[in-house]
Amino acid sequence: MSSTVVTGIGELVTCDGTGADGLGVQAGAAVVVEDGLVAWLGPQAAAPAADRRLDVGGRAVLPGFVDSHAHLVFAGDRGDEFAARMAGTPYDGGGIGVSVAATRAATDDELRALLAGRVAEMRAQGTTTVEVKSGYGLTVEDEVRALRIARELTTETTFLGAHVVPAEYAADRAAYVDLVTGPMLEAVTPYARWVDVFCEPHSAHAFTADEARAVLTAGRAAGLGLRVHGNQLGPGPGVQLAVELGAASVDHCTFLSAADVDALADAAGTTVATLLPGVEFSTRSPYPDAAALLRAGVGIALATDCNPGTCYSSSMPFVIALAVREMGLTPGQAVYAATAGSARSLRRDDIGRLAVGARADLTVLDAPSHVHLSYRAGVPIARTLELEA
Ligand SMILES: N=CN[C@@H](CCC(=O)O)C(=O)O
Ligand SMILES: [Zn+2]
Repeated sequence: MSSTVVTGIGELVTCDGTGADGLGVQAGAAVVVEDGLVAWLGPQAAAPAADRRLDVGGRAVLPGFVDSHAHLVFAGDRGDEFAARMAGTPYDGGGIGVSVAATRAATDDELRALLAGRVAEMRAQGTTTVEVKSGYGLTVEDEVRALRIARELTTETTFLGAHVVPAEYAADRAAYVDLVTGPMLEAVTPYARWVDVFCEPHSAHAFTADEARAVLTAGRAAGLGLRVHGNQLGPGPGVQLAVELGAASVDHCTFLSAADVDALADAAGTTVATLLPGVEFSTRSPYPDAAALLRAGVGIALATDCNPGTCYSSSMPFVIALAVREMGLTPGQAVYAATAGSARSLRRDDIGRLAVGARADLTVLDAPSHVHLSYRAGVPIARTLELEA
């Protein structure tokens, strides 16, 4: 067993729920790490001895970002779709079929390399936990393959067979829902922790409330936790369905009614509203009012939604900066939502905060304060602190 004491921390952000914005900021603190866990934290002058010392030279240290919504197992490129969107073509989910075709055509090793590259890109920007969805296979074999490969890199794997109705089932949607809730679900269950569905009445490719309910209840019966893509392209039933079924998270929440906000506030502690401002950026959509959600008592998280269609960014610092500039959060609220909030959406308390016994997932900033994540937008100041000798 070897230990490291991290010293010279300009600002230690623990996200322990205390102090301004719940950030639990400590000045002059040190952290002792043993076997990947926080063994001690407190004033540097009182730090116990350790095998190694790592001085971070006055930089800010915070819990690693938790990216609780990402679609990273895909091949192909949709840059043209992005360019067309910037010229006025609205997003409707139809481009997902392009990624499905490219992903099906890729070999296991190609997909594995693409995934590894994207996870490494995230880690280099301070993300230490990432959730990875399937959803570009949409056959039993291709969905199993995506989740099997994702499981090699993360335990937070999500079955998204109900991403869109694939072209070959366009004339018989019910048959596809039967496949997703039957043989496909059974085959992917060993590799998935969560089930998700794109519940969206404003896309002909996505799923209705009744279809989504069938997918989620089947997933729950198979032992999976529930996540929902909801209220992305317009007002819709996703939020209410997520709350009704006790989902851990409903993601996007771009278009919320007052009743949706009330339902989310009542469900705080069970259902987190995961906001994905990179999607609003990349689809020219209005940003939801995150500050109003907090005032209403809604539990919120921030994530990238890194995917080839609506947001091909792997950057949690970018998301934090957008949440501050465009969604009304303070820099501290945004950091909390990107760490402790996202951990909550994954029902994890061993990540997203720094406390004795939690995972020692540390992110360090080339800056003295967490405020610089949004103040210095676009500058690569965040990175995972590698503690291995
Ligand atoms: N909206 C559904 N799924 C993704 C986009 C997937 C794609 O366009 O490839 C999202 O979260 O935005
Ligand atoms: Zn998504």
